Amino acid sequence: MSSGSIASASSRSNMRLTSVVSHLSDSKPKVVICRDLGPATALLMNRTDIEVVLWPEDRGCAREWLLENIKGAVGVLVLLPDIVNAELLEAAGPNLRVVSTMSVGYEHIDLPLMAQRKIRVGYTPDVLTEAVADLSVMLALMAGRNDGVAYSLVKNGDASGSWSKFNWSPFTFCGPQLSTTASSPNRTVGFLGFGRISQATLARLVPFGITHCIYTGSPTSKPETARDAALKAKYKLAAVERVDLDRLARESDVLFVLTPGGKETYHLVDAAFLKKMKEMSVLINTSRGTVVDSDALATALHEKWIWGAGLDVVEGEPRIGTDHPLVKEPRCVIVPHIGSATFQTRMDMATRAIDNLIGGVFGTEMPAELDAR
Ligand SMILES: O=CC(=O)O
Repeated sequence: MSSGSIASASSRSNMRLTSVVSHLSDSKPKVVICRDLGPATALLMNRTDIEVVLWPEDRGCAREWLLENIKGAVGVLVLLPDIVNAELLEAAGPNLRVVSTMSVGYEHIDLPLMAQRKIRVGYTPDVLTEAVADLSVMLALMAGRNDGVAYSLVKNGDASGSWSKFNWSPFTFCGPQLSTTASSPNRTVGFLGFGRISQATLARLVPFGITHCIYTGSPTSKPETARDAALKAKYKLAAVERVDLDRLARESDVLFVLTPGGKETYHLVDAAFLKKMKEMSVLINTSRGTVVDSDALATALHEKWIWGAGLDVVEGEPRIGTDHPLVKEPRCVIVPHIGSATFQTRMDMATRAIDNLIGGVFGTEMPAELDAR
């Protein structure tokens, strides 16, 4: 960030409105970056062909700052909490050519509006697939093996201040095993949505002895029978089969929710769906909180319709307090939307988002451009 200089963007005193600005000039295209991108920031600040206005913190860009600084910008790099709507486009004015989001999800961007205004949109698929698949498996293991209860006992202790009361009680803390055993040789994993992350998750589960893979696809997509036959042969599975929601709920031992959010998938996992699931099943959501009805899931856990849940995403996040019904459920393991949070993946996402931004600003190819139509 050596070439950057600090400039005060506003004299308003009740909030921090100081930006880092590089290469001030009227003739260069201005881009606004809604987070300090850590080591990746240098990729922007060292460029001499753009003017960069940077929110200088690695968290929450203030809306007021964004609305003020986006005036005249050609490009903007946003993250999931930064809503890209008519208000923002209005503030930006007619120069805005590209919105680049450092995320695979894009619910925060009004795509029809982008198409209408001919603003290109970049996102970051692929580069986070492996990290999210890792976390999906982690949550499946944690939720099945009672990690919420077990870990908090170690952290907080029982009445004796230790976990001595539970010293080798044979069935305390037991849960359903993810891997197959000689006495339990079949395991069905289900995927709500069977895109890149689901397939990467399946690959990780094969060494656990998984025998059956079932999944649902979007109603408008064609069944991919050749791909499924290839996966079945590659992983030596008894089945890789596209099924309806009813079978997905009834047959999955572990169910991974890995589908985009939005109107089409809102509350697909509701009370009726959860009631059909096996009592020993585990539900994992590493995609979007809105796909799962939180109240219904809390009831399902409380009334033991299912065994447990592992969530990286929750409806209404990040405002999930300790009094949230899901947080209070002992068999619900929740982490705060950290699916892609590894150094390697976040650096790859930042680099991809910057490359998309630059492509959009100069009218060249963007490595991952959304078809906003
Ligand atoms: O959820 C994370 C993302 O959309 O990148």
